[in-house]
Amino acid sequence: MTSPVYVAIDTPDLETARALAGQVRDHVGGLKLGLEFFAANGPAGVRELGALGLDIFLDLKLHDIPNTVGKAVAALAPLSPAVLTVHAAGGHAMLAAAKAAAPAGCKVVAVTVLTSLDAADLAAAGVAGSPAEQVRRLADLTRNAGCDGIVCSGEEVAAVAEAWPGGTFVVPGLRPAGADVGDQKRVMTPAEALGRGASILVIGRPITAAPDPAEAARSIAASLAHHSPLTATA
Ligand SMILES: O=c1ccn([C@@H]2O[C@H](COP(=O)(O)O)[C@@H](O)[C@H]2O)c(=O)[nH]1
Repeated sequence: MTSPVYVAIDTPDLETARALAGQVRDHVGGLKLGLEFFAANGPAGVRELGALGLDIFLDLKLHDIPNTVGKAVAALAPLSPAVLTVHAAGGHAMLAAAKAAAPAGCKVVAVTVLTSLDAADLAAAGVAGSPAEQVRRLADLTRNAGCDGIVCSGEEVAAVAEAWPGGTFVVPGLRPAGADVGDQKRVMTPAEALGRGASILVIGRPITAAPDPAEAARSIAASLAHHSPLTATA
């Protein structure tokens, strides 16, 4: 079975990225390339890492008017990403434009509430309700626009997965027990998130900043063995 773990290769340096990917490739299902990597290396860098043969998750979190996002997705299509992110807050038309422009086989998933935010951050931004309520609202919007799934924290994934059979649920903000949470606020262990219904587990620093990234990735993979969605209790 393919691993649900996508390692977040968050570095601007192509050689570092290539080395990290090579170290962990036997223990993960794909590589997540985000703004830091893409800003420094662009499409050529994505192609270089794509040549390693792992699925590419392009986490560019597109958020603009529908015409601009649709054209940006079309421009990214030749990179054949397996997963591409947009922001759900861009609205129905923007989400629909992104999905319409995506290549066949590419899942378009929408970021709901960033895992670095908590209830106080939402209130400060003028968003009424809890993160869970906002995630549910944006998940409904995303589903109605025809996209494939959402990005949320482990705290919300069970409720959203129950309401959206067949959806793709990407969960970042994952930390093995006792690990430094850094700038993340809504965190959970990878095994618990998987048990609650996550489809894709995004894990960065717990692997990439570990003294031995391969061993960190192997250990996380082992922690998931008894926590598949079929065997775990929510
Ligand atoms: O809500 C979100 C959406 C995306 N991310 C991305 O996931 C990784 C997490 O990295 P860690 O080092 O494991 O914290 C990172 O690339 C973020 O851009 C997220 O954290 N939360």
